[in-house]
Amino acid sequence: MGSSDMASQPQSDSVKVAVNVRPLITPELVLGCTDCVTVTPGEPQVQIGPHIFTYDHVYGSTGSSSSLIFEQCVYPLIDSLFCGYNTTVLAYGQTGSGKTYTMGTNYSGESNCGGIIPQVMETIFKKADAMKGDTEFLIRVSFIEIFKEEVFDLLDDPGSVAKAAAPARVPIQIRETANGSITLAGVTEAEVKSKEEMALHLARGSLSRATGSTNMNSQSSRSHAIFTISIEQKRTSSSASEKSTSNEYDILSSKFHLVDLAGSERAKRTGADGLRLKEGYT
Ligand SMILES: Nc1ncnc2c1ncn2[C@@H]1O[C@H](COP(=O)(O)OP(=O)(O)OP(=O)(O)O)[C@@H](O)[C@H]1O
Repeated sequence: MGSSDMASQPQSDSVKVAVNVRPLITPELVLGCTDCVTVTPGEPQVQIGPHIFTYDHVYGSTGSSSSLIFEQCVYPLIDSLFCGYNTTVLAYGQTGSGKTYTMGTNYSGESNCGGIIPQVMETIFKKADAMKGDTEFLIRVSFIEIFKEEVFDLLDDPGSVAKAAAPARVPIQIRETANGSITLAGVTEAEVKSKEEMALHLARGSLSRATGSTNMNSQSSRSHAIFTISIEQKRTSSSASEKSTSNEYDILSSKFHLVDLAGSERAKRTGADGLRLKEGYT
């Protein structure tokens, strides 16, 4: 898992890499699998056979508790977001390693709210509520997937239509604007006023995501999914006089990208062939 805060912070702080070692799951225990990763006690380090790798953090197994991922890696990024910095958390790993579980991209309601995205949503609205005395917020979400090099809008799914009967999805065009920034033409940017509203979009988009089965994960995500929370903050008139004397902003805009990458797998192990294999290379 990687996180970045690309702003004016010291370079050494701008990208952090954490590993989350998931426990063996039932199908693996049934097959008699054993852990192949050991965590060096007291160090953010893992060992696989003769190879040793050191990261910023190691969670799970005998490392730090996975419940600390949000507090230690993600919470500080939300502080940066409210200060106007763009920030990204992305999960990378082979199929079945726990990216979707860790990010919470398979969100389906309150029963599985331990993932990073549900906790981000909760924290953003708590912070916005605490600041609303002197700041107006405009919060929007978009949810896209990149599937075989095409971008699709996960919030633009004809939800009530059965998948088989639904018309083929039309990919979104990637365009460059006159000032050189990259935009996704026509992507849904839904305005949300509460955590619950944002959660509905996450759950709806998660259902539309492309999944398929590999030997390593029966519900494997075959696409990269990017859930983006955009925040605009505007100081209200009551604080305008303070603003004029303190060099403050009129409108502060920032984005939080939460990325659940498709499995970076070795084809031989996953049993992916034909279509699944092609998906694995995108
Ligand atoms: N920390 C964890 N604790 C318990 N179970 C976990 C954990 N992480 C993942 N799992 C379980 O492992 C299985 C695979 O996880 P998940 O679908 O998140 O993998 P993935 O890396 O997203 O795979 P893919 O790239 O194929 O989509 C799921 O059944 C999930 O519930």
